[in-house]
This record gives sequence, C-alpha cells and structure tokens, in this order.
Amino acid sequence: MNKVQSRFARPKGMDHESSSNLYVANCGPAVGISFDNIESVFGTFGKVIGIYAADETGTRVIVCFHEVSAAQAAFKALNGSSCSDLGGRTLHIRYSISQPPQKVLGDDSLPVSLLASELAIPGIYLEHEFITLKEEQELLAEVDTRPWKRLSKRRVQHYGYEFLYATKNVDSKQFLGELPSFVSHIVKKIMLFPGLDDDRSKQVDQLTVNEYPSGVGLSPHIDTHSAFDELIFSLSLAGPCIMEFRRYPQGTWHAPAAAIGNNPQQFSNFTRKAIFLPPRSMLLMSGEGRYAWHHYIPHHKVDTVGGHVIKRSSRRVSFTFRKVRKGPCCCEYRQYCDSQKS
Ligand SMILES: O=C(O)CCC(=O)C(=O)O
Ligand SMILES: [Fe+2]
Repeated sequence: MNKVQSRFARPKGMDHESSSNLYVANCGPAVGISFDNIESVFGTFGKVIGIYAADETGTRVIVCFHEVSAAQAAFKALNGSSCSDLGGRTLHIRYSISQPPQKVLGDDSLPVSLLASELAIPGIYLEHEFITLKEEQELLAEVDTRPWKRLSKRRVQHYGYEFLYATKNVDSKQFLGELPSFVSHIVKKIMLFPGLDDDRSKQVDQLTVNEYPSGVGLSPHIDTHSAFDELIFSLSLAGPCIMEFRRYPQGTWHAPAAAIGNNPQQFSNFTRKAIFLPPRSMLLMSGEGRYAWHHYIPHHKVDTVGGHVIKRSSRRVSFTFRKVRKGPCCCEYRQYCDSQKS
C-alpha cells in the first residue's frame, strides 16, 4: 500500500460523487489514528488502494478505493457520525479529486531512518525505549521544578558545567557540582550502552537540558571538539523530532552559517541523512558521527516519516550528557577540529 504524501487535495466547490477517493477530516496520525487503523475501518466497504496524508496537519487523509461504489458506501456510513473504531471521532468526509503533481519540497524528499543501522553513519547509535514512561514523567517533573534559562527560542538548564553559547564552550574551571541525583540512574545506564567497551569514556559530567516548543529546532553544528570528549548522549523526552546529519566535504570547525560568507560554494554541496528520534530514545554520537557530521533539528511543526505525517508535540525536552574535555582534542578529523586548526 502506498502511504506517501498525496497528489490529492480537499475539493473546492461541488462534490464529485463519482470519485473513488474520499477526503476524510478529523482523523489521522496526529490524533492517534494510524493509517493501518484507517485502512481496517474503510476496508470493510471495499478494496482500499491507497491512504495518503491530505496535508501536513496529520489530521486529514485521503482514502482511495478501487471502486466508486465502495467510496459511496463508506461516505454514507461514516460521514458525520462518530466511529468507535477510530477513537470515537466524528469524521467529516467529502469526495476528492486528484490534482496535478505538486512540487515536493527539498526537506520532504529526505528519507528519514527509524534505526541507526539504516542511517549508516559510523558512530551514531540509537536505542529506543531507553527509559520507561514513568521515568520520563519523573525526569520532566524534576526539571519543571527547577529554573529554566530562556534563550531566544528555547529554554535550557545546565548541570555540572555551564555551557556558554557565545563561545560554544564550557568554562571548565567553573564546576557547578555533581550531576543531580534525579539523573543518577540514567548516568549508570549510559555505562551499559551497547557497543562501547571502554567504560571510562562513558563517564559524563555535564548535562544540558533543552526544551524546544513545537516548531523550534536547532541550527546545524558540531559540538565543539575542544569542549567535550568523544561521546555525546542525547535522551529525547515528551515529544519526537527528526535529527538531520550533514557532512560537508570541505569541512570546517566553524558553524556553516558563520563560515558561509567566506566561501558559499563550499557549503552548497553536502551529504544529508536523517533519523527519527522518538520520546524515551537515547542517541549516541561518537567517532565520525560526533566529530565530522553536523547535527541539526529542522524547524518544523510536522515531520514526514515513511509517508506518515507526525506532528511535533507542544514541547520536546532533551537531556544531553557529555564529558568536559581536559586538554586539547586529538581526533583524526582535523578539518572539523578547533583544537587542531591551522
Ligand atoms: O536536543 C538534542 O537532542 C540535541 C542537543 C544538541 O545537539 C546540543 O545541545 O548540542
Ligand atoms: Fe549538539
């Protein structure tokens, strides 16, 4: 079954009762109703040949039947009535017509991996359900009782060492104290993170908590090599997002936005990959993925993942655990390394 963004739109003016396509509003992944769910309900009226997102809201879909008569039967039975198999929602249905293909925006054409193995960037790992729902609620409750520092678009809290946004570094001489006890079970579990043998490298002493409102992302950057050791762990809470990774062929230790003025050509050509970060997942950036790829959270209110439209929730909170570096970075990715800049 094809489940990609569609060429269909809400019809304007007269309805087209001879169409085998239905535009169904108040139903979709953003309100907890999956395409499989929709297929099983509409499939009772006849063969469904496709379900598509009608737009980016995640609450409107197009259901395409093989037969017009099936679309008519589903329309009669389901329009304006509440459907218990679809969360008791009242569906608003119209007939739909297909439209000429529309331009697909660049961002949407980037496939989004669900697994780090699909992403295939050396050093990037993702573990789903790293913590339980209860632990997630507890962590959120803890940070919500503590003061947030307001940045222009998001709020942050720092533990262990303050992160200084002006220099993209920490003041390593100013130790704020041990990481708080409400993260000690996470810090312990990080030591068990699969695929890494050396436990010492997993000892973290700095935590940045980021709270992103819906639609707010993070500009492309490489965490400053001289500021933090190799391993960077990021736990997603409360809501999902997409993280995009970019490898610039002629890399630089500058943020691309800062360096772009010097040589725009150099930054127009890069490799892009993206991964979906669901709540409660733990991302590990290490090796090439940490040192040589920029990471970026697009500023979207909805993300398209495998043809499904996923609405960002009212906030995403991330806990990023790092170890402050003592001494210069000696990585093999010199071109991205501020410790080794010539
Ligand atoms: O929110 C995240 O998962 C990433 C945060 C991040 O990249 C950073 O603080 O440097
Ligand atoms: Fe980062």
